[in-house]
Order: sequence, then structure tokens, then C-alpha cells
Amino acid sequence: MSRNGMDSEKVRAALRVYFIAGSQDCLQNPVDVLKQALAGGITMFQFREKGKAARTGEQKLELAKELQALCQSYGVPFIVNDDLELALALDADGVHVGQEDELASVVRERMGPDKILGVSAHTAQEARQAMADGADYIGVGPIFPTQSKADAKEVKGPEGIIEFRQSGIQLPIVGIGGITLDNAHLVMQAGADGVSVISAITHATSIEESAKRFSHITSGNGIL
Ligand SMILES: Cc1ncc(COP(=O)(O)OP(=O)(O)O)c(N)n1
Ligand SMILES: Cc1ncsc1CCOP(=O)(O)O
Ligand SMILES: [Mg+2]
Repeated sequence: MSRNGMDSEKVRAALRVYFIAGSQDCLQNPVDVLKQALAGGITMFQFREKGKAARTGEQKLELAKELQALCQSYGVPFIVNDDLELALALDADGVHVGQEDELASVVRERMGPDKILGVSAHTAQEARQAMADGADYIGVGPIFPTQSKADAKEVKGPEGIIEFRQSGIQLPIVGIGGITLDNAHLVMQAGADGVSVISAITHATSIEESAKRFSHITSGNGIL
């Protein structure tokens, strides 16, 4: 057991197919989207209700509760993006913060040792700081160009993950940004423990099939 409660091997396993979504990403009811993604085998879910079309206040809270209950029924961790107060109110499984959000050290302090803390890191220095702050994993990206985040930083390519590993970062890493069924294997080969995906699942013709294929690719079985 690591000092942050969740065993790092369990974190690595949970990162394999890390689905992220909010209502702004979905072409159908987000509850139905998550149901299909769970049926397809996603291993972790991040509630990221963000942007102009996002729900706020009571509507955001109600949606979060519904999505959390679904995750619980599958035994899949439910992580909240950015909103520490919401995560605390729901007793969510964890929080993901970026460099412009609440300080990771504060999030760890307020959530306690047993919750999952994810931090976005763009440099090895940020990754080391995240570890010192009690992060369980780091999100590295955008690996490829993305349409899902307007203020995304410059594209890193899978090389970005290779560089992190070469500089000695051993924390669990999930790649994010523009990851599809065609390029996910490159992210895993670069040294990531998993892939974080929004549009390749939310916009898929079959959400369940897309999640299943990501699961297959990230389990080391190659491209279907
Ligand atoms: C798994 C994962 N990695 C990175 C991010 C991006 O976080 P951040 O940089 O704070 O940007 P927003 O998602 O808040 O717009 C993430 N959400 N998840
Ligand atoms: C939240 C986030 N952070 C970096 S890229 C990104 C969006 C990823 O979305 P997509 O999988 O649709 O490219
Ligand atoms: Mg953020």
C-alpha cells in the first residue's frame, strides 16, 4: 500500500481505459453514454462538466450523483474534475486537478489519504512536485491534437511520455488528448499505464464497442 492509500498497481489497472465526459461532450443523454461505456469495460470515469454548454448548480449535482451511482454499480472509480467541493460533497473516489486548479497538496489534505488524486503534468518538474504533493497518477498531454479542450497546451506526441520515463518518473501515467483506436497503442508503447479518452468514446458510432476495443488494445493484445 502506498502512503496515499491506493496501491499503485491498482491505480495502474484503473488507468487503463480512463473515460472522461460531461454533458457538453455527449451526442445523447450522458447517463446513457456512461452506461454503454461501462458495459464496454472502461476502468475509471472522470466527471468533467466544463465549458459553455456545461450544466451548473443543482443540475450539475444531480447529473454527478446519477453518474456516480452507475460507476458504483460497476465497481469503477468515479473521479471529479477540478471541483473539490463537489467531490467532497459526493464522497467521490477522487479528484483530478491541473496546474491552474486547486493546489494538489491542498486537495490531498482535504480529501484524506484514501482517495485517488490525479494531477496534470507537462514537465518532469511538475511530475515530481505532483508526487511530493501526494498524487497517485499524472495525466500527460495533449499527446495528439484535440477538439475537446479549447485551452489545451502544445501537442507532445508519445515522445512526451517517453521523456518522462527517461527522466526517471515512475508514477502511474495516463496519456490524454486526441487518443483514438488507431493511435492508443503508441501511447501504451511509450510507457503510459493507460489512455484517457473523451471524443473517441462519446462520438463513437457504438460507444460500447469503442470502449471494448480500447480495453483490448490497452490490455496488451494489440489493435483489433
Ligand atoms: C486524466 C487527465 N489528465 C489531464 C487532464 C487535464 O486537466 P487540466 O489541465 O486541469 O484541464 P481541464 O480538464 O480541467 O480542462 C484531465 N482532465 N484528466
Ligand atoms: C481534458 C484534456 N486535457 C488535455 S487534452 C484533453 C481533452 C481530451 O479529449 P479527446 O480525447 O476528445 O481529445
Ligand atoms: Mg482542471
